[in-house]
Amino acid sequence: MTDNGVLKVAMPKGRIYKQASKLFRQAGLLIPEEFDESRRLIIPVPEANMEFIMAKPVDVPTYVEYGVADIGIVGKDVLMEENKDVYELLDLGIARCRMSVIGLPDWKPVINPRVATKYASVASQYFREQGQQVEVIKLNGSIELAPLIGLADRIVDMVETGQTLKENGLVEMETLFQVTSRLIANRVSYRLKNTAIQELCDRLGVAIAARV
Ligand SMILES: Nc1ncnc2c1ncn2[C@@H]1O[C@H](COP(=O)(O)OP(=O)(O)OP(=O)(O)O)[C@@H](O)[C@H]1O
Ligand SMILES: O=P(O)(O)OC[C@H]1O[C@H](OP(=O)(O)OP(=O)(O)O)[C@H](O)[C@@H]1O
Repeated sequence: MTDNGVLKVAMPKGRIYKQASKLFRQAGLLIPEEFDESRRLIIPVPEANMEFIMAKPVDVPTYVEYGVADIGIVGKDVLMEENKDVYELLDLGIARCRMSVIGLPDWKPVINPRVATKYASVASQYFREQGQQVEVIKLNGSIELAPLIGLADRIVDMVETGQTLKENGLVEMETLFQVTSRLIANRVSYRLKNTAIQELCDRLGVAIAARV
């Protein structure tokens, strides 16, 4: 199957898209604005010899590992959790937040505490390294509910402004790591489409440097 050298980019829908598309535009890659509100899942950008695959954020590393996308944009949180065999090329510095342990202010240590999170693998590894035995409960959203309704003692989740914690009477206890979005590449694509990928990295690098 030939793709005429088109660079296939797995682009996350949702909160990263807005910032990523802005960065691409600042790098001179003109994604037509009509696509910002579109429901189309495959968006050709022939002027840039690219095609955007509009993906659920958590699926981006899978598309890139399998090579159906040459490159992709994904949060460091998802990259750590999914642990796929891909290259991490560039820190885009967008969608900045942090991964933290969160609980109620009157939290007290208990034996075999329950920890709710979307990031079961990251959380398990973290508490293992801390020498703490915990039961990890995997949830898919509204993680802050868990300590409020007695499902878990603590949670591991993303904090940006702290608004969600404040409104729900929760406190941040420890930070695991800072999160920004990354540009990742398929290992084979990185070799076969190196010139195009390198050129994109250079352009994005200039745009990132110009922002700070
Ligand atoms: N509050 C936040 N502020 C900034 N960046 C965030 C925040 N929450 C998450 N992120 C980053 O944005 C990425 C995508 O988050 P987003 O909420 O769009 O996707 P999602 O959690 O998979 O949601 P959905 O299931 O609705 O698609 C996360 O993986 C993380 O890197
Ligand atoms: O510190 P803040 O600025 O309040 O941001 C943090 C919130 O943002 C994310 O939730 P999201 O909106 O993605 O919803 P979700 O709970 O369904 O994942 C994250 O899971 C926190 O709940």
